[in-house]
Amino acid sequence: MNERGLLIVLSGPSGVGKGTVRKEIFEQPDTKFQYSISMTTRKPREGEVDGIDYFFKSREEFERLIAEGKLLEWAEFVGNYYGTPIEYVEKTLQEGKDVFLEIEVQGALQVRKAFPEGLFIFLMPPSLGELKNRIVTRGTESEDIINDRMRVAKEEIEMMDAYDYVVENDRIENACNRIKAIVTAEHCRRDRVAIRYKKMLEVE
Ligand SMILES: Nc1nc2c(ncn2[C@@H]2O[C@H](COP(=O)(O)OP(=O)(O)O)[C@@H](O)[C@H]2O)c(=O)[nH]1
Ligand SMILES: Nc1ncnc2c1ncn2[C@@H]1O[C@H](COP(=O)(O)OP(=O)(O)O)[C@@H](O)[C@H]1O
Repeated sequence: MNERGLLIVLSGPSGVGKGTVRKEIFEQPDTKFQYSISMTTRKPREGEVDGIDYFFKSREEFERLIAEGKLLEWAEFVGNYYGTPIEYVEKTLQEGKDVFLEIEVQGALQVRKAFPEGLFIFLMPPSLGELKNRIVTRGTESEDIINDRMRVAKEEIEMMDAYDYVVENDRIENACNRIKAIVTAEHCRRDRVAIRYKKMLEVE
């Protein structure tokens, strides 16, 4: 039987670069994690595709999924619901594959309760000034929403102690390399390699 995969949770304040770093990690051919596509009631941005970037849902549909227990976690973030479908996560971990979630902080704290053995990584901006620059440069939000997101971001940064690792997103490439190195190290720490070598020694 396969050993269960590792649940990897990347979180951090809005605008820090979670989506950018996640996309870069998944573009690298050696990445073996499975990305869990979230559900949201947010309207698609230009270029976003249903079933690839998110599963886009109405508020009614989303509330029904919550009531039916179909979400591992969910949160309301700046006026919209976001959530992780539980079935895909369970099935994929069961197959022995690592699942990667990219979610905001309230949701990550819920996942921590359900999966205390998960690997929780907090992506940190080099500074609050740089965080605001990134949100403004992205140009997807109005000024009111940017101010809301900055206010939420400060509260979110206070939660970083609840994570296993804090990774600075100074350069995208550095952040990706750090995350992949952490996952590799965690697999070793969790004895997979040790067990394999023990078995090898038993055979010899
Ligand atoms: N709790 C939770 N948060 C999510 C989920 N999917 C995405 N998010 C987070 O929701 C926040 C807003 O996402 P989005 O509207 O796509 O904007 P952006 O990531 O800031 O560009 C981000 O912090 C995402 O990481 C999810 O399934 N659950
Ligand atoms: N390391 C980085 N250096 C400079 N800009 C970055 C970096 N990482 C992300 N960005 C930019 O910051 C903005 C916010 O990134 P995004 O991935 O949408 O953040 P999040 O998903 O955390 O809300 C985007 O315009 C993105 O191109």
